[in-house]
Amino acid sequence: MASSSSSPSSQRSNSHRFTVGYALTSKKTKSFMQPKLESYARNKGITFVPINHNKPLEEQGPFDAILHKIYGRDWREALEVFSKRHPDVIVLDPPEAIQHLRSRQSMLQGVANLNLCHQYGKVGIPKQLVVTGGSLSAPELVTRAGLKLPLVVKPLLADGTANSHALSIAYDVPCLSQLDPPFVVQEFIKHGGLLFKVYVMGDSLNVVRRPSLADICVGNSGAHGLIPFPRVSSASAPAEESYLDPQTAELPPQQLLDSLARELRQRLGLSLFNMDIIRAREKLNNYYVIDINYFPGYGKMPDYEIFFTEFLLRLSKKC
Ligand SMILES: Nc1ncnc2c1ncn2[C@@H]1O[C@H](COP(=O)(O)OP(=O)(O)OP(=O)(O)O)[C@@H](O)[C@H]1O
Ligand SMILES: O=P(O)(O)O[C@H]1[C@H](OP(=O)(O)O)[C@@H](OP(=O)(O)O)[C@@H](O)[C@@H](O)[C@@H]1OP(=O)(O)O
Ligand SMILES: [Mg+2]
Ligand SMILES: [Mg+2]
Repeated sequence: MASSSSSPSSQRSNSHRFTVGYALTSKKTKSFMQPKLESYARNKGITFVPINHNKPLEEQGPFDAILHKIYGRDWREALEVFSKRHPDVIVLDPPEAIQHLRSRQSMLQGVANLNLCHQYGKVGIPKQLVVTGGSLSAPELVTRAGLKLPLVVKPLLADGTANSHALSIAYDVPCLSQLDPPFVVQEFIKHGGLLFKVYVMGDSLNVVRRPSLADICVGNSGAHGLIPFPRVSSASAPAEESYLDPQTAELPPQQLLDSLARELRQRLGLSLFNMDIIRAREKLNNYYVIDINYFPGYGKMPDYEIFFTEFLLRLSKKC
């Protein structure tokens, strides 16, 4: 790897080791940088080194790759400047690519454009619109677009804050005027209360089942207005322990997921992300991507230390 200046960060690290600097939130450091990852990777010649994001990157290193998930403009700009000076250092992933996932509108655009229709199934996104607070109110916009109730309401920004995960179900249209824009309004897809988390690490894929929102029918439940709901799909409640509907619980066909992940990696310019996918109960051939997350909770994935180390080894061989 060529170096473009003589500062520590640009000197090539020891030729037979691959050094990965990491700049992660403390929550992410705890869940991801587990001793089993560090020791497995070390045995394969990979060293992880923490980056202090309050100090100039140029004074740290040298690095072969930088792994990061920190929100904020200062960090993004520092990394962009660093990357221009040191194009040989692999950045996982480039800040401008991650930006696509910060808006719940742009994050799903690649899936919508792809319009994947395979012999194994179709992949799309739920019908949705963005309310930005312009001259038309949310109820007017939803009525004009003909979105069907119930609706899932999500903050537009997916920036890792608690608020970005504060979602609600709208059982009627007028209640939408209570919310502060910007937000996304999405049709609720009945999917048997189960979703698939597809973890992507470069060209490897891992799929797990997670519990999801139970199927909702407007009218039958007696619910009305806006009802917030908690993070139902977190790993603390594995789907395996709850009742699984055999039709919607079957894992999506591997070929379909492979095509989808390969295309999205290219279109998004990302290597590290996961997708939440649901299968429509009323049209079993139809799969919907409802969420894409940058650098998700890999630490919860069985054998993640092996998959991640292999991913880094493949990268190191490409250098
Ligand atoms: N269109 C939809 N139809 C049915 N259920 C949905 C829909 N959108 C979201 N859900 C349910 O709401 C949950 C949270 O939605 P989403 O994944 O978009 O939020 P998030 O806060 O970004 O989640 P994460 O914690 O994965 O980042 C999903 O896991 C799923 O159970
Ligand atoms: O904290 P967890 O391990 O659950 O990981 C979650 C991760 O939080 P973290 O990045 O702070 O770790 C979330 O990131 P932000 O949207 O909040 O940025 C998002 O990617 C979730 O989808 C992940 O859950 P998973 O999809 O893997 O179940
Ligand atoms: Mg999600
Ligand atoms: Mg998300």
